Amino acid sequence: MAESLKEDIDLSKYPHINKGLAGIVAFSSTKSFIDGQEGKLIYAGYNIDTLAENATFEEVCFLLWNDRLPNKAELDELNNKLQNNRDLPEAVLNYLKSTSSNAEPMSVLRTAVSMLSDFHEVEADTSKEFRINKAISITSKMPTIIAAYDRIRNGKEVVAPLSEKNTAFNFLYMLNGEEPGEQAEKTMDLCLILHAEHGMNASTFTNRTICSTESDMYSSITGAIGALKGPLHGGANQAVMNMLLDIEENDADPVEYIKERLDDKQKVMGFGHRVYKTMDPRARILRGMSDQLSRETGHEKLYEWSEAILETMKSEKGIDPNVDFFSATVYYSMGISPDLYTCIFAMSRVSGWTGHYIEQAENNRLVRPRALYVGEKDLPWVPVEER
Ligand SMILES: CC(=O)SCCNC(=O)CCNC(=O)[C@H](O)C(C)(C)COP(=O)(O)OP(=O)(O)OC[C@H]1O[C@@H](n2cnc3c(N)ncnc32)[C@H](O)[C@@H]1OP(=O)(O)O
Ligand SMILES: O=C([O-])CC(=O)C(=O)O
Repeated sequence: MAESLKEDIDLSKYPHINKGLAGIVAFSSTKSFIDGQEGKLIYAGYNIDTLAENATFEEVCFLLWNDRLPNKAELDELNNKLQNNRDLPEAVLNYLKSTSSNAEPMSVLRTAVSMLSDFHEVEADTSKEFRINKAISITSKMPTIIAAYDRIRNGKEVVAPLSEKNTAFNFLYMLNGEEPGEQAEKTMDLCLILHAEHGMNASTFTNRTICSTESDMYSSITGAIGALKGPLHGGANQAVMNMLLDIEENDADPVEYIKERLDDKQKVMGFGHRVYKTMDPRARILRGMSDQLSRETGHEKLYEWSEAILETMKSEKGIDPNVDFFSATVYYSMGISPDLYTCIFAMSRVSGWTGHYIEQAENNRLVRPRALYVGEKDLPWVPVEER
């Protein structure tokens, strides 16, 4: 018998369970490195600060799919492919038109991405090129889905994607129906870079688990979108904005508001992290962006409250903000509806998810952990009339 088939654990002697898989290393990966003590994040060798200062989102996509930066010809080719894969199948557009205007955009995105699989070749080809082309196709179409749904629910004409310009420009153009200015494009591009990849977070783990059954990339991304939607993960950015708007609406004092929440044993969204024990380096960058944009758009009050909340969380709980805290006010300053924030996160993270999918598929083993059974055993059967 093969060694791998013999290995098992004696669950009766198992000393503890790792609730939430905390501290468990399940995969090796070249995609990113996080130093939670120092607050450092690296994508495939490059520090997040270096990428934020120099890269485009498209270069980051190439990096996450190939573990190296592209040369000029390779970047041109990738841009070309991304630009020419943005159109949605008619059936997906019809779905977006048929869905309720009260639907959650993340749910709509999840369903639409799942539908895309009906219009792509089956998984016969296991080459890296085939998988990267599929990743390009999904990455190109997600912004179109999000912008089209937002316009449809607001009773506006859908704006067809451009077959030129980068992802950030095209997304804002489709969303608003007009070309974005240079600053808006740069801000969106930077947000896409900052959200692209983050190790074995819950949605990436979900994506790799689905991939490990040899299921297709659409299934993996659909599952990952579902995992990202939750407020303990990507959904926190929307929750942060709702909290700030709640403070505004109720004319509340932000410090008292937070203290009351903590007294109530409630979590404050946008704070805390499984890995970072200091400020998330992405939050550091987004904090500066939030400061600048809030001032420029007359929302400085929201930024000042964010700072007051940050200080309160630090002094009361010793907990720092994560990526979702300041991204909320950045998107708000850009005039984007709060319920699209997590969709924008997904539109970026799809690059990391697909990078991990390819990595998992190339060195696969079924993900199948164990659970410690704590229920009863060998109960006698009682007929239904006697229960
Ligand atoms: C992109 C992302 O996914 S980033 C994370 C986005 N999520 C959020 O912002 C939601 C708010 N934060 C949280 O719920 C958590 O910090 C998580 C889910 C991110 C991490 O969870 P875990 O690693 O399981 O930490 P856990 O929830 O056990 O927290 C440890 C302690 O800090 C407290 N804590 C952690 N985060 C917060 C918070 N945001 N507000 C208040 N208290 C908090 C917990 O109550 C717990 O306290 P206790 O030991 O007294 O019970
Ligand atoms: O790493 C995590 O658990 C969550 C996170 O910050 C991310 O996915 O960007």
